[in-house]
Formats: sequence, C-alpha cells, structure tokens
Amino acid sequence: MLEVSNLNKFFDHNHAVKDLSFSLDAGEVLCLLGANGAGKTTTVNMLLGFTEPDSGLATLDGLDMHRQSEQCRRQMMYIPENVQLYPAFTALENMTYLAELAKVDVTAESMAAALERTGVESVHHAKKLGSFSKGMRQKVAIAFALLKHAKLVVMDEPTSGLDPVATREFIDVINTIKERGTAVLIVTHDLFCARELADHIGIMSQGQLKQLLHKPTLSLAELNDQYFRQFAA
Ligand SMILES: Nc1ncnc2c1ncn2[C@@H]1O[C@H](COP(=O)(O)OP(=O)(O)OP(=O)(O)O)[C@@H](O)[C@H]1O
Repeated sequence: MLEVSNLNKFFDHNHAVKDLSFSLDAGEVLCLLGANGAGKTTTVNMLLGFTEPDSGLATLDGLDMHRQSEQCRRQMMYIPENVQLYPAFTALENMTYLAELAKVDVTAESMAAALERTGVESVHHAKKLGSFSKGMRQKVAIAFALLKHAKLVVMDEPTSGLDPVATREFIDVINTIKERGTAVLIVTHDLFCARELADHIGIMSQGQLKQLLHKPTLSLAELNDQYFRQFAA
C-alpha cells in the first residue's frame, strides 16, 4: 500500500533524510520516533507532496506521492498536531464542509454514523468545534477520514497534550480504523502510544531510520532502552 524506497532530502548541505525505506500495509500502524531534527517532519512532508525528494520514491497504491500528489491526497487524511478544523462550525458543519471541499458524497446519516463510530456522541454533533478538546477535534477529523475512505491517515504528535483518558480513547479510535483497513502513520515522541498501537516502530536519528521493529512485543522499558541506544550509538 505505502512503499517508501530510498528517499533522500537535502537542505543545502544538511542531509535531512537519508536513504529512507519502509512499507506499510492496509490496516497497519507505523509509529515514527526520533529526536528533534531527526527528519520525521521532512519525511511526512515528502509523503504529503509538500516537499520534493532529491531522490527516491514514495508510492501510495502505486501512485507517485510527489508527481501524483493531488490524487494521493484524495486517498489520505493528514491530521496535524494542533488539529483545529473550523472552530466556528459545528461537528456536522465541519463534516459537511470538508466533504464539499473533498467532493465526497455524504448524507446526514453517514456523517452522524462516522462521528458516532469515532466516539463523538450525538449530543455533540451540533456543538461548535471551538468548544471541543484536542481529543474531540481529532475524533471529528478521524470520522472524516472514515467518510472519505482514506487509505492512509498521517498524524503528527496526536497524543501531545492529551490526558491519560483521552490517550486511551485515541488508541481505541485508531484500533477501530485499523480494523476497517486504514493504514496509519504516526509521528510521535510518545513511546507508550507507540508500544500500544504500532505494528511497526521506526526509530530515526540524524535523517536515518536506525531501527525498524516489526510486530514489536517489547515492554515499555525495553522500548525506552532501544530508543536511547540509537542515540548513544
Ligand atoms: N525547510 C527547511 N529548510 C532548511 N532546513 C530544514 C527545513 N526543514 C527541516 N530542516 C532541517 O532538516 C532536519 C530535519 O528536520 P525535521 O523537522 O524533519 O525533524 P523532526 O524529526 O521532524 O524534528 P521535530 O521532532 O523537532 O519536529 C533538521 O536539521 C532541520 O533543521
């Protein structure tokens, strides 16, 4: 589904992403970890078609994510760290507006069902997003990803600022969309979230994917140990 082969990006002499390769299947979650400046955001920007790779290729179901970025973005949902959507609109108005922009066919029933599926209860559907917590706004964005049948959801620091209950709810929502076959790429510093959710954990340092753990069964302490080992190397 998502195939990344030998991606490279330079900013002048700074080799920000070095020979990055990984793949992600439908229904899988990849958590990308790494220190500040490791190259995670640059990687995401290349997948979203915002930054041109200097070499290498990323494809989504065979489409070149740089050259065919518009087509790819129709099949993706990007949810930034401080997801705002449209604060003056209600949850349902946000869904309606996003659907219009993305040319997705929706009905009042399909929007309500998607919101319920991600844990936004009907009592909140007609409330303005400006009154929602980050966790709730994320649920609305994920509901829209379900409505547009996104093949890939990309999230930046989804659990930063979430309390433990909201983090648990976030993990449950991601497990729900995984079951529906959506692939999820999460850039995070949250080792707990990575351990709970990930089918693959990538640890980046200085632009390189230093370690890629498949179906990790490590304890949190072991993951913490692996993480710090990459930076000591
Ligand atoms: N637009 C840019 N112009 C020049 N250098 C850049 C640009 N974007 C990123 N860089 C550099 O590329 C390297 C990787 O940065 P990147 O933002 O991808 O790291 P990151 O892993 O996302 O870090 P963080 O966790 O702080 O968000 C850093 O050295 C950064 O200074």
